Formats: sequence, C-alpha cells, structure tokens
Amino acid sequence: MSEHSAQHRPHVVDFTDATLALGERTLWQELTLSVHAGEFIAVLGPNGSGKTTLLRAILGQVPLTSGSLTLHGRLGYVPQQHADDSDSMALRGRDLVGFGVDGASWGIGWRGRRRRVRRVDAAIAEVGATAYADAPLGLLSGGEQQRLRIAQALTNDPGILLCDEPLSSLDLHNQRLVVDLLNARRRSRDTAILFVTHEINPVLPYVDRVLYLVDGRFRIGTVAEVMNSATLSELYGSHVEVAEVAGRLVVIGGDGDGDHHHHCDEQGIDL
Ligand SMILES: Nc1ncnc2c1ncn2[C@@H]1O[C@H](COP(=O)(O)OP(=O)(O)OP(=O)(O)O)[C@@H](O)[C@H]1O
Repeated sequence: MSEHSAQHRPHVVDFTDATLALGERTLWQELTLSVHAGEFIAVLGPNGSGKTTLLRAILGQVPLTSGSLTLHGRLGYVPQQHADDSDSMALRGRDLVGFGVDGASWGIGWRGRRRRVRRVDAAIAEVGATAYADAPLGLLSGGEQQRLRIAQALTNDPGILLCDEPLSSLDLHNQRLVVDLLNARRRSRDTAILFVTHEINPVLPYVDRVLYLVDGRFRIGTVAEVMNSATLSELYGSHVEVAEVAGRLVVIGGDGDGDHHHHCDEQGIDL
C-alpha cells in the first residue's frame, strides 16, 4: 500500500455500524469500513460467509438490517462468471460491453449513438480486447470474456469496481492479465477495487487491506495484520495455521471449511 497513503484519499464507500442479517443468519455485524479511492481491498472468507452479499448491499440489491452505507461516486460491477454465459453465439463481445452503458444518459439519435460507440470502443481498448470484440462471445476464451466483462464495468467510469471472484475458471496466465488490468486501472484513475476471492495469492502484491468474514465475525487490516495464525485462529474459533511459502500464503485449517483451504493449499504449492 504505502505509496497510496489511503488514509488521506477521499472515500468511495462508507459502512458505519452496518449489520446484515438474512433470516436467522447474521452475515456481518457492526461493520465500519471506509473504502478509499485507489484502494485494493480483498474480501475473503469461507463459502456462505456473505462476501457476495456485501457487494449486493453496495449495489443496493440487499438492504442493511441496521447501520448505514454511503456511496460517493459511480459503481462498476464484474459479476461472478457462470458457465452458461459462454453459450451465446448471437452476442458479440461488443454487445456485452454495450450493456454497461446506460442508454438514457447518452441521448437518442445519431450523435448520442456515436458517443455511446466511442465509450464502448474506449473501454474495449482499455482492456486490450479490440482484436476480438466483434467475435461471438461463445467463441472467446474464458480470459477474453472476463476482460470484456471488466470493459463493461468500466464504461460507466466507476469510482469503485466491485469484482466477484473474477479469476475463477481462469488459468494462471489469464489471472495475471486480469489482475494487472485491474491494478492498472486503479493506478491510472484512482479507482478503488473491492475484490471478492477465495484465493488471495494472485492479488497478494496489490492488496492494501483484507476484509475477512467468518460466521458473522470479521477482521479488517493489512495482509500482515489479518493473514496470520493468531488472527485467523481467533476469527475462526479454531486452530488455523498461516504459512508463507515462496512468497505465497498457505492457510491450513479453519472450521469445517475444507474446500477453501484445500484450494489455498493447492494454489500455494503449484507455482
Ligand atoms: N436473499 C437471500 N435470502 C436468504 N439468504 C440468502 C440470500 N442471499 C444469500 N443468502 C444466504 O446468505 C449466505 C451468504 O451468501 P453469499 O453468497 O453472500 O456468500 P459468499 O461468501 O459469497 O459465498 P461463496 O463463497 O460460496 O460465493 C448464504 O448462506 C446464502 O445462502
């Protein structure tokens, strides 16, 4: 983080004593968090801990149970990738990106359409997808599709990008491309990034802070503050071991969340 010196930057999102309960379950309680412009926050936690719901709360799709959430600026959203997204042969990459542009704000008629096309072209160029933007989505690789999804989120010129597991189903090469792309955007435009992920290692060099959710509890802090055995053991309420292996974090343990940690283990040693 350091060079970003986030504390002095404007806020893009403020949670104050925010609690979200769905039915009987409290996903998080009394969350106070200000996301600063240009900040990269990784949102971690086992399955069902409320990571996606946190993004949905920011998007205004789920109301808080109590507390407040204030947005300052526009949102960009890169949703979780679904296997059947790639079915489409009728939809071109360019069409997908165009969905991100709110037609009404560009006016109608030729001039409005031209501005809209320029906006879409600029977003496609920003993610390096110009060469394949006119191909049917169904013919594109997962990595290419993911870059177009990011382009869609950028058409709105967001102050914060909400990314829901944008690396899942990408190989290591494409993971790097996508992470570099997001990082370049925050460097060039001070766009904050809230990055939901099961696997911190691909983004580890860029993460300013971690928000770790477990079973209604959470910790917020730098990687060093949160990703250590003492803090995660306390958060999980069971023994968790965090080890650094060749610059990567390996998390072992965690209450009944074998998948998550198995995944971390795998990724921890395959590089
Ligand atoms: N509208 C809803 N009504 C009731 N329960 C819901 C609703 N939306 C989500 N949930 C539940 O809230 C919990 C948190 O879901 P969420 O998708 O936010 O978790 P997550 O941390 O993103 O999980 P994963 O890592 O599996 O994607 C889950 O148990 C889910 O079933």
